[in-house]
Amino acid sequence: MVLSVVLSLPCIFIFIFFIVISQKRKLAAPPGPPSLPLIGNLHQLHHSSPHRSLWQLAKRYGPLMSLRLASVQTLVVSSAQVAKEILKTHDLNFGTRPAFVGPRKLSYNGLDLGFAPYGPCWRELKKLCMIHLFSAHRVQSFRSVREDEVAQMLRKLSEQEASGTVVNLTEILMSFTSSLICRIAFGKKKYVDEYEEVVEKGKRRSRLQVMLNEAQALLTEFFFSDYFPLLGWVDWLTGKRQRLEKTFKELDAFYERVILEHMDSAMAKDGDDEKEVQDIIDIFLQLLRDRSLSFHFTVDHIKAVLMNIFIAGTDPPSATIVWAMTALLNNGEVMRKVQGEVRSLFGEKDFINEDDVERLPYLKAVVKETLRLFPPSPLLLPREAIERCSIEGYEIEAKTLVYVNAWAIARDPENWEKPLEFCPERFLGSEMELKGKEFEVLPFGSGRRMCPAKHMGMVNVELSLANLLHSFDWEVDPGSDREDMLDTEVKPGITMHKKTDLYLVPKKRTT
Ligand code: HEM
Repeated sequence: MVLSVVLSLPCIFIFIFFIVISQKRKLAAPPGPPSLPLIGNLHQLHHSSPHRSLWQLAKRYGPLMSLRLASVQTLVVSSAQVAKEILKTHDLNFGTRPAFVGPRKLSYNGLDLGFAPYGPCWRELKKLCMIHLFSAHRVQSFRSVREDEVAQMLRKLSEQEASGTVVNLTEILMSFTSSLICRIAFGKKKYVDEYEEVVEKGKRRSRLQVMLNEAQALLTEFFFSDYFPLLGWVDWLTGKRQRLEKTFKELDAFYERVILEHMDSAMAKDGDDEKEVQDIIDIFLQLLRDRSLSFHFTVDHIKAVLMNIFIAGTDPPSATIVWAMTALLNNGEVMRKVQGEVRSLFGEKDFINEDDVERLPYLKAVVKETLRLFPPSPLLLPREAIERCSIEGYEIEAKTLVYVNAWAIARDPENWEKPLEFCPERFLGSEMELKGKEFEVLPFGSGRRMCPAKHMGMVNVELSLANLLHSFDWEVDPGSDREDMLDTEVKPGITMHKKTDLYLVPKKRTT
């Protein structure tokens, strides 16, 4: 007995030695605020501006901060240097998205581009979309549609100006971007009009727009199933899951109808009468017929990507133009300068086209500065760690949820002089093209999951802003509170929209 104890002692010592060593080697988690039982740090996130509360916390706990959102371990990145680590050095490991209930349902269980998990199917779909939907050539093919929609918006504004009406520019821009996307995606605007419904006497609204607003809200809605898996039933009790199912069914029926109509008209034409501008459904249906694709591309993939295109294609561009107009009205000197540029070059013209925009460096700098201070996705889209890894000497567990606070990084005094000032001059003559290479300003994200439609988004914003500034002088509605009108409070949602709609008085240009 004594002998066996003596013989086993070295083994016990070796075992303890290895445990101590491995404990020592285990790196610490990044610092973060203390959390409460069950809810963790959920109470510390502001409902409409989580990017602001996270920035306040990061000032105390650093640019790589741990939080616990109920059961979900979360990492928040708030400096350009750490963003580079996550989005470049470790991009592959952080290239997936969390499977939250809302996005999962609306993306047909991850068959889309924006919310799908990283993997071979996502890679193939991304390749296909980059070639067929978002290439410079394809964006150029939609030029006539874009210019026509901007011209229609200007006509509407001129009519309202002539009748002396105050315009809700936020609403006009939302309707402009959704009509534009409708034409790009389906070839026609008729779907917006057909889906109109009467809200009250004399007032109509687009049912399609309501469905999309609801889908947008559901993508960021708080579901108990995501944070308290055992309490998933509460989402049914509160009616949120039913809301999600209803919106999904309604959108699905809409996509189904549009796809079938495209299939019918393609058959009627027998394929030999090519459309002047192929819309996105035409392109997808052609790909569906093409059996040479390296993955099983289905109608559900088309519907899932349509959801991405609709939500990402309408909200971020319209929000950006509203923020640009707000910033310009708050900075009279910049407004004078940018209008001076547009009008001195093209004063005699009625319309600024896309070639003209290329000759407007100050306008382009205004758009970049707007995206620096008001990125439509202040926390980008959430990512998730695929495997355990170490960042800046800290241990990050697999499945950790990751938010990159692009809003805070672009206001960091370490990177920017007078960061809170709206100063487009900082982009004049600079090489910064917002392509995800400069980590101090990331409105389109960076790395594998960067926005694939940056070019399309920028062209929409620059063209419409140039024309709004060229055709009209703008004043705040005298009947509204100027401070409210020009404040920078935000609405909750996946896109950072200005809280109060922008009510302005347009005056036809006289100079
Ligand atoms: C001003 C315009 C726009 C801005 C500021 C913007 C910004 C962003 C951002 C920040 C992301 C997340 C990137 C990341 O996680 O690193 C994103 C993703 C995405 N955007 Fe955009 N976007 C714009 C316009 C558009 C347009 C017009 C479309 C399509 C018609 C579009 C389609 C997408 C898609 C599909 C994704 C998901 C990419 C993926 O997960 O792989 N975006 N966008």
